[in-house]
Formats: sequence, structure tokens, C-alpha cells
Amino acid sequence: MSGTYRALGMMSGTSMDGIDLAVMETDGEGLVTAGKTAFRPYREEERALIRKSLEEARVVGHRAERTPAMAAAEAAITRAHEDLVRTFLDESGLAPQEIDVIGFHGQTLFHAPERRLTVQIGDARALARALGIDVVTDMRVADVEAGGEGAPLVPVYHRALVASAELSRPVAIVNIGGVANATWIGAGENDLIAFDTGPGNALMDDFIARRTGAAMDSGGALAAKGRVDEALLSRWLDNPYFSRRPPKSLDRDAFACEGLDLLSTEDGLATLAAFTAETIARGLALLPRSPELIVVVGGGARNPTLLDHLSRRSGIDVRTADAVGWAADFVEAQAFAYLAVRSLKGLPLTFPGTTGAPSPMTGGVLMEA
Ligand SMILES: Nc1ncnc2c1ncn2[C@@H]1O[C@H](COP(=O)(O)OP(=O)(O)OP(=O)(O)O)[C@@H](O)[C@H]1O
Ligand SMILES: CC(=O)N[C@H]1[C@@H]2OC[C@@H](O2)[C@@H](O)[C@@H]1O[C@H](C)C(=O)O
Repeated sequence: MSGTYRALGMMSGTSMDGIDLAVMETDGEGLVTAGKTAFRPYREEERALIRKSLEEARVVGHRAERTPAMAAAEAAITRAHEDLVRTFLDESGLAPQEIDVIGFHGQTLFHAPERRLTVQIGDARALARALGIDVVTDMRVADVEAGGEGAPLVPVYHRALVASAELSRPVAIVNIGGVANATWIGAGENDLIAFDTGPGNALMDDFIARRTGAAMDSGGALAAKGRVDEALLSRWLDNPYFSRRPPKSLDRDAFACEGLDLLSTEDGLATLAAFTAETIARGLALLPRSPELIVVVGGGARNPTLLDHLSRRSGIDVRTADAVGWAADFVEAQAFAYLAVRSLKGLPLTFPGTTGAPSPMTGGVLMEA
């Protein structure tokens, strides 16, 4: 096989909305040719299995341990990934042999790097055998075991994207998924700092689901009609996480937001959007130099109310990934394709500045077809 691979990446994030897939040709370094993408929403019963196992995963002592609910969720999400790859290959007219490797993130159930534990479900061996394609998985594990945060992993791919887009630096790539994370890229090749900033969309999704049953505040329409409760917001901001210097990472449900349930739906959503934006702004203020530009990737890029809060609270120019020519919804899936190739080549996935790893570290486990 040459130094360039055709890789397929899949990510199912903390929003639990479904699985993103992207194909690319890459050498795992500067060469990235992005290809087609696909999305498969989780079915309601799959999401229910994941939600149930989120609670159970808190008690496991080892990442390979499975309670009955976790085992059931793992079987379901492995099938869902297989189903998505098969449909994608059929629709793209590609044969399995034309894909060199799959980068498979799986579904995070629990993340506690201070206990050197990060738990993702998804049976990579079964997936590799079923599809007849090599699979690279467990990309957070080596980093966490070495004392790193195990997250975020995407920054090395953000660096490749920024290099090819010729954006002025320093620049921050902010991913607003369930949790939000930022990558700061300075002038030098190795000026890379990354960390989870705080909540992304998950608090807003959970709140609107409780109030109206909707999956999200589409376009931030309800938040735009609400008023930010500044007193409540400042109580939520009074959390040492937000002033702690990076590296740092979060589990999905790290913030309780006391008092939220007393607000109207509109005011609650407005206050949560301000919370997400303000914590990103505070995170960026911890960096060595303020970025000249924020590029927003992930589902949060589809919420103009949130973007508006972010530009006002940070005072920095905000653009969406789509506006700079990237596919906002698929950057993470692309990143796992890119990371799989880096793993095959033994290149670093994480760095002292991105996860606190003691040195640049490769990672990932290869399951051969
Ligand atoms: N049109 C929209 N309007 C408002 N919010 C949206 C829209 N589209 C997506 N979102 C938000 O983005 C979320 C999905 O984002 P994304 O797919 O980036 O998350 P993820 O990959 O699951 O999370 P993470 O990055 O934390 O792993 C949705 O749950 C929703 O809150
Ligand atoms: C443990 C885990 O799955 N963390 C996710 C989560 O979702 C966003 C943020 O928190 C980020 O740290 C990470 O995902 C992205 C893909 C990353 O590792 O870069």
C-alpha cells in the first residue's frame, strides 16, 4: 500500500443524534482530499439503549467491562455503524476492498481521565469482520493511560485543515457538539493548544426535549425570543473548570445548571446559549494570544443565536466552517478517518498541548478484517 490511503471515518458524538461518516484520501499529514459524507440518525430505541447505559457506565472500573445494558447498546450501535457503511458503499458504488481503513470512534459513555478511564462502546472486531475492512479503534486509550486527558483528539486534523485554508493566525477552531472544544493554532507548526471549553448543545437539547419534546432549538429560534438571566448565568459560571488552564476535558453531563427549570422555555434556552458562548469566550481568553478568527464547526454552527452570543461575548470575528469551505457537520468524521491513517503510520494523535500527554503520542488499536 502506498503512503496515501482511502480512509472512512465515523463519529457518533455526545449529542447522540446519530452517526456521521466521511471518506477521504490522505497520507495522514498534509495531503487531505475530502470525499463523500453520510449521516444515519440513531433510531429511538437505539438512543434509549445508549441513555440507559450512560447511567450504568458510571460504575464500571475498566473500559472493557460491560453491564447488560451496555452490552445491548454496544451490539445495537455496532449494527448501526455496519448498516451505515453498507448503505454508503452501495450508494457510492464502492466495494469494501476500495476502503483501506475505517476510523471508528464508537459512542462515549463515560469519560474520567483523572481515573485514567474513558469508556467507548462499539465492537471494532465484529465491524471489521462483518465488513471485510480493517478498523482502527480505541484512539483515546493510550493517551489516557499515559496520564493525558484522552480528548480532544480532533486538533491534529484541525491543524491540517487550517494549513490548507491559509487562514490568518492565531485562529481558533471551535467545535460545538454536545460538549464544546477549542483548538488554538498559532504561527508555528507546533503551536497547538486544545481543550474542552464547557457545554455545547447538549444542555439546550436536553432542556427543550423536557419542555416541548423537540430534539433541538432549530436555528436557535426560541433562544432568540428569550432574555438571558444574567444572575443565573453568573452562578453557573462560578465553576473552577472555566478558569482552569488547559489541558482539560469533560464528560457529557458535567454541568447541572441549578435554577434552569424555573425559567420559561425561551429564557432558559437564551440563558443556556449564553452559557455555552460565554464559556467558549472565557476558554479562549486563557490562550497565549487572542485568536484573530473563530471558525465554528459541529452542529452549533447551525444556530445563529448561539453564534451571535459568541461573537458579542468573545469580541472576535466568528465564521462558520461552511463559510471557509469546510463541511461543518462532518469535520469530526473526517478527523477519525485522518487519525486512523496516522495510527497506521505510527504518527502522533495527541500532544502535550492538546491533551497533556507527556510527549507526542500515537494511539489506536488495529482490528484486521
Ligand atoms: N439547525 C440546527 N439548529 C440548531 N441546533 C442545531 C441544528 N443542527 C444541529 N444542531 C445542534 O447540533 C447538535 C449536533 O451537533 P454535532 O453533530 O456536532 O454533535 P456531536 O458530534 O454529537 O457532539 P460532540 O462534538 O460533542 O461529540 C444537535 O444535537 C443540535 O443541538
Ligand atoms: C470523551 C469524548 O468522547 N469526548 C468528546 C466530547 O465531544 C466533544 C468533546 O467532548 C471532545 O473532547 C470529544 O470529541 C471530539 C471528537 C474530540 O475528541 O476531538
